[in-house]
Amino acid sequence: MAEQIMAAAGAADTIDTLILASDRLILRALRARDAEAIARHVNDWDVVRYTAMIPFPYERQMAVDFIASQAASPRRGSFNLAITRKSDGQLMGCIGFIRSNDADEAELGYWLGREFWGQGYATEAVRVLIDFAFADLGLRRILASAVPTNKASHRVLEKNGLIVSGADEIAAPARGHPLQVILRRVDRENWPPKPALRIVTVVAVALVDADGRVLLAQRPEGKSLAGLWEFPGGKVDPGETPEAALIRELHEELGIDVKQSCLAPLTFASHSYESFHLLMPLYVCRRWNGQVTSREGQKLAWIRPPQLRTYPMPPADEPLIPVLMDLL
Ligand SMILES: Nc1nc2c([nH]c(=O)n2[C@H]2C[C@H](O)[C@@H](COP(=O)(O)OP(=O)(O)OP(=O)(O)O)O2)c(=O)[nH]1
Repeated sequence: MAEQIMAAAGAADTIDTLILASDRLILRALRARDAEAIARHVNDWDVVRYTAMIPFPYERQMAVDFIASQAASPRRGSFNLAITRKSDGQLMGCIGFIRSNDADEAELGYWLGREFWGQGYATEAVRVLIDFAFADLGLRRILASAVPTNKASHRVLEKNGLIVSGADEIAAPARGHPLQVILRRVDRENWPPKPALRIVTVVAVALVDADGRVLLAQRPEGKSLAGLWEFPGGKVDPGETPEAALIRELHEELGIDVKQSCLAPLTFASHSYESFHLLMPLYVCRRWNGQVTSREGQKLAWIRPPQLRTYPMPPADEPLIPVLMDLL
């Protein structure tokens, strides 16, 4: 989503002139006439049950007081903005910061009316407000907390890169008892959050011959990581077990037949490449049927363990080598 902050220069000084816009939302200052909509959305147990400070039942006068209590400048004190929908201007919820004494950090809080759940509005609003906090307010860290059962909120925070930093018990005057919460935070250095990498499962094997040599295959020209030496194997297809995938790959690539009982799990690689995260179990196999042959034109080499380090391998494989050498 290509959210774009469109705060005019200097707008961050006065809450009344602050307007933050994203693809579908406009975050703006609360006005006296928002009291009706706020009271209507908030007077809903499912909206307030996980919050510490919003009373229930919720009356119109509470909304009036809430609107009047906002800081005059987002640079000082705590404030909330209305989350409104660009297409029709409807107020859908509120989002804001509680500022502690530490001027460098703020605690994020938000709610969204029930009819607006499940459409990614909260995620979008959190993204815009944190962008503003880091870029314009000069904050260094945003904190947030949510009870463990508030899964929707954890997803929203997670998607915005707020990582779990601990747990705590917080005072919740509006609930009449303290709440156990999971704490989350994001630091300016880690903003904007990187999109989660897709996990690709690849299965590989160290084939060990009677002389204790290990088979490596060279990745051919035209493929990613071309020229590097790897353990034979390949991607696990959807619905396939790792063992079945390995048996299939060894047959296709090397013309050998392997029984599942001859595949011993050794270790695994977990490595982030640019566009995916590789999860690769490595098996050891000492028995197979047939002659190892290069069926796909790849160069093959039987390597004695001391020479393993002299063959350039993909970065994911580096931590596997000492484990394999220990075994051999
Ligand atoms: N078989 C195997 N793959 C490895 C090893 N180390 C490592 O990073 N890989 C990576 C390279 C590939 O991105 C992926 C294996 O994919 P693949 O061999 O089934 O398919 P491919 O070459 O067509 O993959 P690609 O062109 O899409 O990258 O795992 C290894 O030791 N053995």
